[in-house]
Parts: sequence; structure tokens; C-alpha cells
Amino acid sequence: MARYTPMMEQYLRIKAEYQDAFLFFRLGDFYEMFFDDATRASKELEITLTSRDGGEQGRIPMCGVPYHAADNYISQLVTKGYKIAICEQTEDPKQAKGVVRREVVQLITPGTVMSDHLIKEKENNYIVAISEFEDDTFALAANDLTTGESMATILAGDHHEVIGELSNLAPREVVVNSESVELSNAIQERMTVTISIEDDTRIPETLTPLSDHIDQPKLLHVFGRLLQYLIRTQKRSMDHLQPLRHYHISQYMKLDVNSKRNLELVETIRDKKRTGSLVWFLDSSVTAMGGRLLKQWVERPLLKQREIEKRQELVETLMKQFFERETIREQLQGVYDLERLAGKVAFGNLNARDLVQLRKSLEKIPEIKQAVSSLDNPYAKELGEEILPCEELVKLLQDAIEDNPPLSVKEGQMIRDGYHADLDTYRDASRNGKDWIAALQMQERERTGIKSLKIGYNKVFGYYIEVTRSNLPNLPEGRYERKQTLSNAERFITPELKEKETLILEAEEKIVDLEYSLFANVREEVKAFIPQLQQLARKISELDVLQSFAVVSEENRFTKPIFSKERKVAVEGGRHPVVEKMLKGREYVANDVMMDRDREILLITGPNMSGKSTYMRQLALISILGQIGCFVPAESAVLPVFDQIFTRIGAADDLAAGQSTFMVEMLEANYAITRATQDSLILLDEIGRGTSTYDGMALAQSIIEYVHSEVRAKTLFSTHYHELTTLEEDLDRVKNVHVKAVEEEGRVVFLHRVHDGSADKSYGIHVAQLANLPEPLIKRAEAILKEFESESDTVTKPEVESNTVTKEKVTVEEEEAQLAFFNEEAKRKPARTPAEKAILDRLKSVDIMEMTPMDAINTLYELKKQLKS
Ligand SMILES: Nc1ncnc2c1ncn2[C@@H]1O[C@H](COP(=O)(O)OP(=O)(O)OP(=O)(O)O)[C@@H](O)[C@H]1O
Repeated sequence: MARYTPMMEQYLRIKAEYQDAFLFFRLGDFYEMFFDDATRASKELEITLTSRDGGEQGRIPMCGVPYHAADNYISQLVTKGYKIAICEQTEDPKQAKGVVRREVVQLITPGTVMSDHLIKEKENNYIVAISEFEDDTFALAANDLTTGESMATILAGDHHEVIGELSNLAPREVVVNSESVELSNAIQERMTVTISIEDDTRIPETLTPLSDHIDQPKLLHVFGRLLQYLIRTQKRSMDHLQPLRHYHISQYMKLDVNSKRNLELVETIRDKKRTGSLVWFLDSSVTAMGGRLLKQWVERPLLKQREIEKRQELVETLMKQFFERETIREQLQGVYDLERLAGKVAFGNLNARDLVQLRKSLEKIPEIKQAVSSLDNPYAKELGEEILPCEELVKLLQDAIEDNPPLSVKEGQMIRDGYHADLDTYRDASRNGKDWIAALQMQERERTGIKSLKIGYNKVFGYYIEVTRSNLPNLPEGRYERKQTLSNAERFITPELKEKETLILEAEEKIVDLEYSLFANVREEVKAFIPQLQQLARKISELDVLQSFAVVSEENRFTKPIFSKERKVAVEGGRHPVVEKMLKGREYVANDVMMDRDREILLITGPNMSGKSTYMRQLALISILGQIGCFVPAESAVLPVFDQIFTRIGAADDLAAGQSTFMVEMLEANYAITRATQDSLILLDEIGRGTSTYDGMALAQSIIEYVHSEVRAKTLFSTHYHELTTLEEDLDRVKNVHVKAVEEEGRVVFLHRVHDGSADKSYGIHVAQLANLPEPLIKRAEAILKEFESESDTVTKPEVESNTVTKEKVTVEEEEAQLAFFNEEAKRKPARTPAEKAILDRLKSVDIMEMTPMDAINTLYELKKQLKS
């Protein structure tokens, strides 16, 4: 059998265990990759592919990266979703018999990265494990390795539920059972995430304290999977893991994936950026921890009125007590990321500078505690009591660690004088030695009369006496032994200098070694404080988010909403905070939203670009802001506590995507109407526009009827089917509102103001008139419209179903109605002149989504010309 070299055999043995990762195989100063890994890595990282003798098998592909630059390459691969197994030499090559022993010391995966430049400051980096159970339930456990936070929940339902919750956590990696193929596929269809397998679900013995308080087998099952995976990949201590927190999604407002996306809560739809999202708008947090918690809160609005009001009241206090708030903000500026520092302590990869940061952060705490406690609010007092300054730790760090230590922990200069007796002795020796050398330099200058003589030090030759070439004749014979020749100077050593050098260097070596071990001890001692630091981090983040709410509410003239149990919305002068901010100078037109038992469904009409979607989103955002405890952008607001918010809001790109969009539209509408309750808010934007007019209109109407009689959720429904506005007459709780636009000096001006009643029907024609379309064409359009109107009153709109509408009934009757639609439509096609027909055909064929404004003007110009000819 053909064999590889012994080292390649070792490589293959190790690689067999890490099939799904790039194996970084340490060889001297390089990490090498071989075979397929090498071919793929050379492409991904754009590094040269070479080859190496593999033994009897001939040459094998190879590429490598220097170990000191490996971080950068690892980052690139991890960002692309790959895993990297780091395989080190685990014995001294000089002592090794045969091939040096090598082992994988860590598996770096997208969900477990710790390196600073791979994790976002204000975002968690979750890894999520999932377990599927036979009773159609799922358990999810999430962990952020950088902060040590762990939480788990149980979900009932289908993959949709799982994906919904995953979208909240936005993990980079999901760990499942090897048999969960369907689930993995469903997840990968909806999100970019690395899927990993872990079949072992036993809680590792050393980590049982993390879940001692949990008795639900499903949670333990999934947490076991998560921990097993972490242990397998990290292979190092994880002392900072926090006890598992069991959370229930029923405690929070439900926001499905679409709604979060449509409402741009954490990122914008178009370019997936944080800038322009609600989180971005709200973020006046000072610390990175606060930023992370803010995002968590935005994604999980509360349901318990008392909890909401608790936050709200503290925000109000913080707004009133400006001085205390400013003190808190100022002190928070100096607080570093305690949570992630705690993570670094646990992994042992922090340096003395991190400890200085930790000390400085902790030194800010007493003043923060003081300022919080002095706020006139019970929640603040509670926080004040819970914020504990870790004095013992501060003392330890103050005594032990220098103010400006170097980055490296192997160069000394980290430990303060007076912290350790032996260290002080060595330092004295070294310092005295150095004084002695300074004195020697003086002596030698006097003795030889050479003013430029100096004593220096370098790593290779140690201490030396340097004399420039021109002064050499003045140097006495005998005592000076030549050490090194430079171009214009000579370096010498004397026996006494040699002797002192040994003393000094020995002392320095001892200093560096001792400092390192003292530092390591301090780091170990800090470990004991991890739970306290984490608790402190939690409280500080909470405070930071609340002060952020206060700042944003004040800066943007927000008001405190009142929550009412009457299922009533009364927003006066409401605004969409992000759109308003984006208007930059142009005035945002505030609008009221009034909904109650008689106004459950608002049917919104108005021309394109008039502000229908903004109006709808505005209510959703006001509700979310209210339920996370922030003030809201309105003059006054009475709100119900919504249990869920559903949205179906089309984007421009949806329009271009055509038919498949219609399917998505129907799926989303279905999702909303089947899950919504009386306490939910539904936003449906131009439902039906993805299909042909009558189809779409029929569906839109039946959806409204269904929501009206069966669901009874508060619903905002925007539509361009003007025919639907007559529903107001037939359905008690449907009301028309419209957004107005007017003509001013021959131009359309959008007023963005919402009024009761339906929009002016001939609006489109009006716009055409403004666009200077030929008079005969406009006249003709008005005539056709009239014709439509008289017919639509008798035929086009099917009778409204009674309150007892059921799905089956709708289908049968609607079929008949639709048939009538089409027959009538065929009959009433007005006669057109050939010129008109040509123009209409041309109009039909243009794809507006593909046009530039210039194209559009040109086309219009040609059409006009055509008409005249
Ligand atoms: N109340 C308002 N005050 C000021 N400007 C507004 C207001 N509402 C909307 N706008 C501006 O008008 C633009 C269009 O608004 P929006 O997308 O809500 O219109 P729309 O009626 O839903 O349009 P379409 O029917 O094309 O989807 C917004 O991007 C914003 O710049």
C-alpha cells in the first residue's frame, strides 16, 4: 500500500476528525494546509498554492500562512462562514522522537469567535442549539461566548416558529442533531448561517451548576447539545458561562420575521444597514453593553403593563433630573465592556491593559451608584442597590497593576512597585546596576578624556563601551577588550562591566518571569469576580438603555403614552421617528390615528408617494416604542398593549419581482390573519397588487371581511382599489381615511396629511393632466372613469358577506362574482381609435422599474408626439 510520509500520515489522522473545517497545521512558523483544504484556501484567501513531497504518493497541494499573521486569514475564513481547526505542536520539537506531537487546540467557528475585530461592539454573537421533539415542539438554547450569557426556550409549532425566534437572535451558527436535515434546510433557505452537528445532549459534568435550577428535560436536552458543542470546539475553560436563563416568548410582543424586516427595527430593508433602523435611531447608549441590550429590548417589547410602566417612569425621572442623568452619562463614558472583559478573563486571553481598563471602569461605579440612588424613583433605587462596585477587585487591581503597562505580557512593566517583595528586590538590583553603569560612563570619560565615550546595550552583545574611531588613539592599552567593530566606532567590554552585566541581566530576566507569574495570579484572582462583574454589567446596561431612552425622548419631543385596557388607539400628532429624522430640515407632517370599537379597520387610500406606508408603519413603531418603555413620537398617545404586530408591506423590489411576490404576499397575509387576535395590530399594504386587478381586489375585499368578522384585530389596510372604499357602508367597523395631495402652481404637492373619508377618485387623471397629457386624452379618460364608476356600483363589487363569513362560503360565492366581473369587463371595453390603441400598447409594454427618470420623460415625449401625429 502506498504510504505518505509519517508527518502526512499524522496530518491525515487529525484531518479525518475535522472534515468540515480547514485544518491549520502548525509547521515551524507557518500554519500549512494540504490537499483540498489547500486548493480551496488558496482561492478564498488569494494565497499561492504550492506543493510538497508527500512520500510515495508524490507531491501534494499545499499552502500556508505565517502564524503571526494567522488572525487575519482566520477572520477572512470565519466571516465567510467556515470553521478552522487550529492544530499546534504540543511538544518541544527538540525533545521529540520522530514526528512532533500535534493536537487540535481549538476549533474556531462563526458562532464561537472571540477575536475583537470579528465581533460587533453593539451586537451579540449568538450560537444557537436546537432540539426537535416528537410532540412537535422545539427547544432552543442560545449562548454568546463573548459575554457568557445563555438562555433557552421551548417553542410549539412548525419550522416557521423556529425561524421566527432565530431571526430575533440572529445567530452566526446553529447546532442541530445529525438527523435534523429538513430543519437545517428550512433555516438555510431563510438565513445565512453555518449549520453544525452535535448529537451528544448530555450536560457535561463540570458544567452542571449552570443548569441545576432547571428541571425541564427539553431545556436540559438542548442546553446539553450546546455545551457539548462548545466544549468540543473550545477545548479550554469557560468559567464565565452564566447560568442558563429560561425565557418564554409569550412574555413578549410577537414580531415575526417579516414585521421586523418591514418595520426596519434593527436594519434597513434595502441595504441591511443599522443606520436608518429603529435601533440606530434609539441608540444614545454610552456603553457597548447598553447598545447590545437596547437591541434585545427593541426586538422584545413587553406585554405586562406594569413592567412597561416601570421603565417608562424611570425614563420620565431621568428626563426630569437632568443633572443626575448627565452625571450618569459622563461616568458611563469611562466604563468599558465589562461583559466581554469577563469573557476574556475566563479564556485567559486578556493582558495587563485590559486589567487597567477593568480597574478604570470599576472606579466609575461608585459615582454612578450614587447618582442612580439619588433619583426620585423606586426602580432607580432598586438599580442603585444592585449596582455593586466590587471594591475588593478594585483594590487588587490598584495595588497590582501599573497604569501604562505594555501590550505584551512577556516584557514586564506590568506590576506595581510594592506589590511583591521579591520583585522589588530584583528591581532594586536592576535599577542600582543601571545607576552603577551611568556612574561608570562618567568615570571612563574622565579616565580617558574622551567626551563622546558612552556605554550602551544591545540584545546580541549586551553592555559595551563605545568609542568613535577618531578617539581610539586616546584609549589606554590593556583593560579594554574589543567586542564589535562598526564603520566609525569600536565597542569594548571590561571585566567589571561584564560582571555587572551578568547581575543586571539576571535580575531583569527574573523580573520578567516573576512579573508574568504575578500577572497570571492576578488574572486568576480576577476570575473569582466573574459572576459579580456579569451582574454589574447587566445592571449598567439596563441603566444605559434607560438613559438612552430619556435622551432620545427629550431630543425628539416624545411623550409618555398611556396604556388603556379598552383596546383603543388615540394618537394625536403622531410621527414616524426615522422618516422624520431622514427628512433633514423638511417638515414632517404629524398625523392622528384614532381606532376603537367602531374603527377597527382603517382603509387608507391616496396616491402613490403620499405617505400611506409611512402612516401605517408610524403606528407600529409608536406601539413598539411604547411597549419597550420608551416615550413615543406624538403629542399624546393612548395605546392598547398589542400582543402581536403583523405586517405585509410591499417594497419597490417586490413589484418588479412579479408573480412570486404575490405568493409571498398571500403567505404573509395568511400568516397574519390566522394568528392575529383581537389584541393584535395588522398592517396590510396594498394587498392584491401582485396579481391582476379583479383577482387582487376580490382577495383584498375578502381579507378585509374576514378580519372584520373573524379576527377583529386593529388593522390598517392601504389600497389603490378605490372600489373598496364603499365597504365602509357595509361593514360597521371599517372606516375610510385618505392621504391628501393638492395641486400648487401646476405641480402635485403631497401634503402627507391623513383625513377621514376616501381619496378623490379622479386623482390619477389629475396627475396626468398636470403632466400635460393632451386634453382629448384626459377628456376620454374622464369619460371611461365615469363608465367604470356607474358599472362598478352595480356589478364589480360583490355583496359584502355577513359577519358569519367562512372560508368555504367565500370561495364559492366569490367564484360567481368573479365570473361576473370578467364577463362585464369584456363587454364594457370602450372602443378606441387606432392611435389610442397604439399608445396604450406602448404604455403597457414599458417597464417602469427598469427606467431612469430621463427614459421616462423621453417615452412620455414620444407618446405625446404620437398622439399629435
Ligand atoms: N407625514 C409625512 N410628512 C412628511 N413626509 C412624509 C410623510 N409621510 C411620508 N412622507 C414622505 O413621502 C415618502 C413616501 O411615503 P410612503 O412610502 O409612505 O408613500 P406611499 O403612499 O406608501 O407610497 P406608495 O403607494 O408608492 O407605496 C416618504 O419616503 C417620505 O419622504
